[in-house]
Amino acid sequence: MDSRSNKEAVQATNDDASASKLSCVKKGYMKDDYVHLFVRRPVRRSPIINRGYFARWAALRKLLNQFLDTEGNACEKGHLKKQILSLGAGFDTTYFQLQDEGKAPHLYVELDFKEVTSKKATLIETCSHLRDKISATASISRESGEVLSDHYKLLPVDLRDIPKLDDFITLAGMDPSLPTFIIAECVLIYLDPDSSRSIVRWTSKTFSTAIFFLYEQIHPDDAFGQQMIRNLESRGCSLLGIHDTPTLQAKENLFVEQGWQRAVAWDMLKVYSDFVEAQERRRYVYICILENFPLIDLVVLLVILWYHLCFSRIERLELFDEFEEWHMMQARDSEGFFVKCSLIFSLMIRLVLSQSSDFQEHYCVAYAINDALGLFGDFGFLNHRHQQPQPHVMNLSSSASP
Ligand SMILES: C[S@@+](CC[C@H](N)C(=O)[O-])C[C@H]1O[C@@H](n2cnc3c(N)ncnc32)[C@H](O)[C@@H]1O
Repeated sequence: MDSRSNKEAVQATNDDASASKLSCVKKGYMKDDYVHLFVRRPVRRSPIINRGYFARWAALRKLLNQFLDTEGNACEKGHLKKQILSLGAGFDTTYFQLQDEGKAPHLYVELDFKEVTSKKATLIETCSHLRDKISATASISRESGEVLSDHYKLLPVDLRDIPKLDDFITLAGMDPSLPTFIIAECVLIYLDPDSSRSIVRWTSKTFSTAIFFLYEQIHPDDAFGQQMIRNLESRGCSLLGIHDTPTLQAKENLFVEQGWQRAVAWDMLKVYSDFVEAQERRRYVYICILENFPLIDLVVLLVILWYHLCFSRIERLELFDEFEEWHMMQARDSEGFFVKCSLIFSLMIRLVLSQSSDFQEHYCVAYAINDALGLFGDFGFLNHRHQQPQPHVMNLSSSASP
């Protein structure tokens, strides 16, 4: 690795990611019944971090669902086999979640450093919750960091070793002609630009009908970006690739220059406001308000509003003896009450959301498309046919405690 980056520190970013996902799950922002199995020391993340993970999760799941729901021509309906390849998968649990949702693809392959896959293989072997989700005949090796089952494979590889990638996808039983969804969440940005470009080129050459989903940082040059980079550098995991692709345009160019047919990149502010479902955003805002404003604040607020509504009217009522006037005042008061309520509410929401806009502007989702089979004409941010990232229950009780 580059002297500004060391392997252990980059691998440790995986523990951070799992802890952050668990923080989000415990607050009720998203559902993941498995991530707690991968976190030794749960932590409570700030609302800003929670929002980042929530938006990232919602965007990935929505695009992934579009891919999984894509159908070929009439005779392939329901029979089109699909595969997912997760680069630098860490302790991600998407495979297990898709299993629960009955949406798991024909093949799900995860690659990471051996140190990471060994830990994941050990957890899969020892934890029945995880073990039950892969076939009974699976072969699991903690030493070599491998899980080989019918529909799920976990393999150890340094992604920069391109010739090995070919061997590993053969070992995993991937069919390069099948529709393939490639995930790289906060992975390529830790690699030197030549390695990232080689990986992007290799995926494009290998998979002719594929989506590449990328989530990572942008804008290293403003004050927030510089601080973000310093924080990571001080931990020994520099964002080696960020100056090579610092903007949305540069992320799109990366894909097109390395052979992908087309690419689109949006920052997370836009993804959140224009792509994440309104219903998901509302759910987010409710939980976020509860998280940002302790219950006591809300109770005080309600008491003030209640006082305003009841007492102020009764006091003033004594001044009136005309019944009609009382009705008019009641109408005015209730209007005023609702106006005030919605003003206070919208101020709270603005306060909550404005806190995290800097953060959201420094992350992006980019996707690239190769469409040899002509399946992905509708795919992407502008496809509004998919309403829900996934079915799940709003868990307000769990949002009360981390
Ligand atoms: C920030 S974590 C993200 C994990 C996962 N993608 C997620 O979003 O939860 C980065 C992961 O990339 C892996 N990684 C980084 N460089 C790698 C390389 N050269 N080869 C294999 N894995 C790598 C790390 O080990 C780590 O698990």
